[in-house]
Amino acid sequence: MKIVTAVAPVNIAVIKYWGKRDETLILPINDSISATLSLEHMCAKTSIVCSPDLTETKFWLNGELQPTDSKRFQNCLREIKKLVNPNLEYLSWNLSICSENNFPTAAGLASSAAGYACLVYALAKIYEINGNISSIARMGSGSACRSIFGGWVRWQMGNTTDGSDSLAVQIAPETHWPEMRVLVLVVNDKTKTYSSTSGMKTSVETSTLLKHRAANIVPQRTKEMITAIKNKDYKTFAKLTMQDSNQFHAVCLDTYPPCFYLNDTSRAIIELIHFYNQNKGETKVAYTFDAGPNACLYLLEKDVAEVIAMINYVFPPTSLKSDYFKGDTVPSKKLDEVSLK
Ligand SMILES: Nc1ncnc2c1ncn2[C@@H]1O[C@H](COP(=O)(O)OP(=O)(O)OP(=O)(O)O)[C@@H](O)[C@H]1O
Ligand SMILES: C[C@@](O)(CCOP(=O)(O)OP(=O)(O)O)CC(=O)O
Repeated sequence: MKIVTAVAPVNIAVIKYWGKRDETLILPINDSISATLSLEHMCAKTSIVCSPDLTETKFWLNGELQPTDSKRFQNCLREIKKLVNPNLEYLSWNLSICSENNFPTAAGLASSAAGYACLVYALAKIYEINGNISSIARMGSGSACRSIFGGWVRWQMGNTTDGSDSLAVQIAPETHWPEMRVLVLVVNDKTKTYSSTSGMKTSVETSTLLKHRAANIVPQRTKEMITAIKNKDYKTFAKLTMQDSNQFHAVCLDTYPPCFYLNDTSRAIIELIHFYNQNKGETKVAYTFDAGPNACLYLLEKDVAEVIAMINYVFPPTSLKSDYFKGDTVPSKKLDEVSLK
C-alpha cells in the first residue's frame, strides 16, 4: 500500500483567463497572469491511497463521493500514467482519493485551481514522477496550471492545436515583491449558480466583447502587467488589475444569457475602494473578482491595517464572513508534500 498527502495553493488572477479554444485539452483564448498565494490560509489538501485491496477507484471532495468517470479526472489520470514506468508494480492498483478545501468550494475563490493542482501533484508523488506537471493540471482545470508555480505566473495561451505551447511560466519568484498582500473578503460562500466552465463556454459562443478583449486588449495588457510586476510599480499594477476584473465582469454581462457573478455587496466594495483611493490621493488598494461575488484585494503590507479597519467600519459584521476575511501573503510557498509513506 502507498499513501501520499499533498497541499496546494490557490492563485488569484490579475489578468483573467475566460474562454477556451479547445474544450478537451483546455486551451485558452488569451494569456492570463496570477499570483500564487501562500498555503497558510487557503489550500486544497488531497490524500491518495493506492492499494491492491481496493476494488475500484473512488474520489471524495469535501466528504462527498464524486464521479470518477468525468473527462477531466480521467484525462489527468491518463496523462500522469503515461509518464509512469510501465513496470511499476502498483500501476494497476486502484486509488482512494480524498480532497478537502479549507475555504469555500466553487464560490469564485479558485478552488478548482488549488484542487486540480493538488490532485495532479499527489498523483505524481504516488507514481514517483518528476518533471513539469503543470500541463496535466491544466487538463483538470485551466487555472490549475498556474498553481503549480509559486510567485507571479503567466499562462501563455499558445497557438498550436496540440497545446504543447500553452504553458504556465513563472514571471517572478515568490521573493520578488515581499510587501505584496492579498485580503480575501468572503461576501457569499455558497456554490455559484453558473460554474466558470459553463459560464466561459457561453461567453465564447455569444459575447462579441470577449472576442475584442482576447484579440485587442489582453495582449497589450499582459505586457504592461509583466512590466509593472517586474518593476514593482504598484500604481500601474493596481489599475490594470481593477480594469481587467471589470472587463471580465462586463464580458459576463455581455454573455447571452448573462452570468451575474457580482452582487450588491461586491459592487459596494468596488465603489468603496475607488472612493478610498481617491480620498487618499493615491492608489492604496486594488480589487479583483473571479467568477463569484467574493473580493480579493491586492495591497501593500504597510496599508493592510488601515484597509482592514476601513472595511470593518463600512461593512457590518453580517455582510462579510469575517472568518475568511484575512490577510494572505504573496510570496508563497509552492506545493507541499505533507507526508509520504
Ligand atoms: N480539492 C479539489 N479537488 C478536486 N477538484 C476540485 C477541488 N475543489 C474544487 N474542485 C472542482 O472545481 C469545481 C469548482 O470550480 P469553479 O471554477 O466553478 O469554481 P472556483 O474554482 O472555486 O471559482 P473560480 O474559477 O471563479 O475562481 C468543483 O465543482 C470541483 O469539480
Ligand atoms: C474567473 C477565473 O477564475 C476563471 C477560472 O476558470 P477555471 O480554471 O475554473 O475554468 P476551467 O478551465 O473550465 O476549469 C479567472 C482565472 O482564474 O484566470
